[in-house]
Amino acid sequence: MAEIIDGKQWAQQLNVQTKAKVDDLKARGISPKLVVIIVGGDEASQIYVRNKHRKADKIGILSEIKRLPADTSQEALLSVIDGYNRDSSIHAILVQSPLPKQIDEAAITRAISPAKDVDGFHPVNVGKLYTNAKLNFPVSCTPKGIMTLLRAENVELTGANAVVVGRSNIVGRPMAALLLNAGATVTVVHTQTKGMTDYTRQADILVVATGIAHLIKGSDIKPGATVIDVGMDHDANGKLTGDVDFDSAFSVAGKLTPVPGGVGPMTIATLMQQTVELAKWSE
Ligand SMILES: Nc1nc2c(c(=O)[nH]1)N[C@@H](CN(C=O)c1ccc(C(=O)N[C@@H](CCC(=O)O)C(=O)O)cc1)CN2
Ligand SMILES: [Mg+2]
Repeated sequence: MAEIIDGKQWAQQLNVQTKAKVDDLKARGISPKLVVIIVGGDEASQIYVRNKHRKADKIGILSEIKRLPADTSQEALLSVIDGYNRDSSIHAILVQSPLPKQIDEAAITRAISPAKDVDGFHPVNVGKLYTNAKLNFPVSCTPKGIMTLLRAENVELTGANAVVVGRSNIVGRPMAALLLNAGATVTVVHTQTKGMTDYTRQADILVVATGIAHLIKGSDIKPGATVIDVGMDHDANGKLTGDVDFDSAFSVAGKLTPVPGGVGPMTIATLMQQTVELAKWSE
């Protein structure tokens, strides 16, 4: 039976460390500040943004939510970002995803100053990640938080067979780079992969980020593997569930993250951690 990785508890621990860093910076006259921009936004996005704001407040990070109407033009959003890029009191800028159809997400990503890109999505930061640069730079919060979880749980990374299911810019691609940089042998599988489960069954570390509820079953998992479920799906009853079929995975995996209470809390805690890092690096 798998050991459940308690993301909530590890996130709480990270938040305590982040709060101490905030107190240090404040004592030196720096108040870390995050701005979250939301354009229109579904109910879920509104909740995530509110949660980020509350968590920042608790840790002592200044945070501002900029709410823009759903019909905001790309030019208007670019102009708002430009204002925050120039404002030296702001250290971290995040544009909540998804954005309305009239806005090109990639153009928005490129408009945020790489030094304030708390999501780590800017091509300059992605380039640093993929070249394993020995520099300070932000990394996408969900995969960075997963690395924190793996290390906290003492999961062996060097030489491990890691399989990432999904190739998104937010999770799959940066996750693969982080695992590779840590010394794992990394395979990325996706919707066009032939015989996907031939790969997943070889994985010592399996990270699943597809948005397809219960795609991965216990029979797709190597006995004893560490399984990280990034899914935030809804079952037939509308209940939040993961990309991994928890019940069948539980009897095969060595370690397993639940949904909710696994990766999600670590994403928010990592966002806080990285806001403080950006403030520190800006000194
Ligand atoms: N600009 C960004 N947009 C989005 C990101 C992102 O990293 N940057 N990620 C997701 C949404 N997201 C953060 O923005 C996020 C969603 C959910 C959670 C979370 O804590 N989930 C809880 C469960 C919550 C519930 O009950 O509904 C959990 O897993 O325990 C954290 C972050 C898309 N957009
Ligand atoms: Mg979770």
